[in-house]
Amino acid sequence: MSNIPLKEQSIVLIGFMGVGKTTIGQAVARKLYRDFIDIDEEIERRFQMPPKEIFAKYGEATFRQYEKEIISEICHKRLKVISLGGGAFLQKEVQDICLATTTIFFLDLSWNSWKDRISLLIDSRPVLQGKNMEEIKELFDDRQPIYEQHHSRIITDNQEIEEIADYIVDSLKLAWELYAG
Ligand SMILES: Nc1ncnc2c1ncn2[C@@H]1O[C@H](COP(=O)(O)OP(=O)(O)O)[C@@H](O)[C@H]1O
Ligand SMILES: O=C(O)C1=C[C@@H](OP(=O)(O)O)[C@@H](O)[C@H](O)C1
Ligand SMILES: [Mg+2]
Repeated sequence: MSNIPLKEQSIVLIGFMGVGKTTIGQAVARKLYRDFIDIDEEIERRFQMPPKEIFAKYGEATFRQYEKEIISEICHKRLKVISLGGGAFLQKEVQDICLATTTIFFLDLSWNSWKDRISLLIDSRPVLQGKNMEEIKELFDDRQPIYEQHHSRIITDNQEIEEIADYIVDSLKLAWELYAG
């Protein structure tokens, strides 16, 4: 249980790459009048290099180290909306720190809907590069259990970005009302 009052805890969005964490996080932050932090953008800002280049030049382990350090620092901040990268929850320390300090929403999208988005993602996501559809499906299936560590799940199939953001805001307002104090 967090020491931070529920209403002040930062909101964290998790889920497989491409489910909409970055886009929906921005919309939720706008609706709640909170600052938005995207961990990939924060890594890029601090290291002056996009994730794809960090993967290529220094390897995935270096990226995961940066990712863990930055999340550990940022999750302690109050009143933010934070979108993680899809692989961040592979690290147990990241899961533990987010569960202990924030309110976590899992954006759940079915494989059937996800695969139609592949063209939007393939160039910018290093983890997808060089994989065929079968291998990507395997990665998708393998990753699902890590997202089971959450406070709330949202099925996002056939939902518009604004609808999903509104749903998150409404469920937060209900929780804040029910568990005020
Ligand atoms: N609910 C949605 N409906 C349609 N397209 C979406 C939806 N959510 C995200 N997208 C699109 O999918 C792509 C990946 O979204 P992004 O927010 O970068 O995902 P993530 O941060 O989870 O990797 C973007 O082009 C975005 O516009
Ligand atoms: O799933 C992953 O391993 C990754 C997801 C990406 O973020 P998004 O989930 O926002 O695409 C980014 O952190 C990096 O390319 C690695
Ligand atoms: Mg993102």
